Amino acid sequence: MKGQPVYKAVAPTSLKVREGEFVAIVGPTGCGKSTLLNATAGLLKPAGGHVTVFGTPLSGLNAQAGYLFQQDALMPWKTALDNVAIALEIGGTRRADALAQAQEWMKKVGLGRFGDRYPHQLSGGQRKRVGLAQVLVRQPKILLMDEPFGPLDAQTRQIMGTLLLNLWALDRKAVLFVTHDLDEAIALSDRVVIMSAGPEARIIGDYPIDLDRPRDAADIRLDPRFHTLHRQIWNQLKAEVAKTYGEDLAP
Ligand SMILES: Nc1ncnc2c1ncn2[C@@H]1O[C@H](COP(=O)(O)OP(=O)(O)OP(=O)(O)O)[C@@H](O)[C@H]1O
Repeated sequence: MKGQPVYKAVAPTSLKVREGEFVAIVGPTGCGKSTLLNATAGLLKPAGGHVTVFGTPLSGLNAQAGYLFQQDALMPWKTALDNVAIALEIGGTRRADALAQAQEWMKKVGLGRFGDRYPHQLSGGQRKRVGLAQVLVRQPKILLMDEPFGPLDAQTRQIMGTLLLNLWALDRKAVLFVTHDLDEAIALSDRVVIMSAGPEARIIGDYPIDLDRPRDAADIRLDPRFHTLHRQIWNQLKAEVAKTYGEDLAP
């Protein structure tokens, strides 16, 4: 609107995710994590700068990417199996093929016997599994995830984290995973990227996570190296979190 100052969520910044790499973005609330992810998905056109996907500048939606949001995106009037199959059918796959592939993915997410259930007959964790199958059935080369396990309880989040890691290990897509849970970021990723408090947020930290794989997203948190990494990254992150809440959390 005329006269209103322009709000710049993200300042000029640069982030490169390599093929097969699992990168988590962590930062205080409102810093611009989703903004960065939405620009990568092609859902948001950046006011400046650009997104390059496998060397090609992105215009329009990122067709190489599958996107998993915090909110359920399941259609309540369709069964779990149909919710997965529809992701292929809208791309032109014949229904019989789509159903067969959907059933394979339902098995991979541990819901092989739940295909005929409707979303309201599934738990939050089961609905997330269906959502994951719905995204992965299209075999995207890139996975963009925005607080995907946010609404789940702590144990289910960790179980979903391990499931995600196991599925990711099958073909190692490039993953960009937004979370404000530093434990989750370290448990899952190859790299944790820290954003500063907004406005004009920037990437201020980039930490390689040298924990062994395969990992269990729960057990890895007991590893002494996990604690060392956590301390190191939290030292930087806590100052940004404190800025967001306008108080100094440092002792
Ligand atoms: N459409 C919009 N119009 C104006 N401001 C917006 C819009 N979308 C986001 N913002 C602002 O941009 C900033 C970054 O928002 P964004 O959702 O990217 O942050 P985030 O780090 O993902 O937050 P959270 O962790 O709370 O989900 C916020 O201050 C938000 O209020």
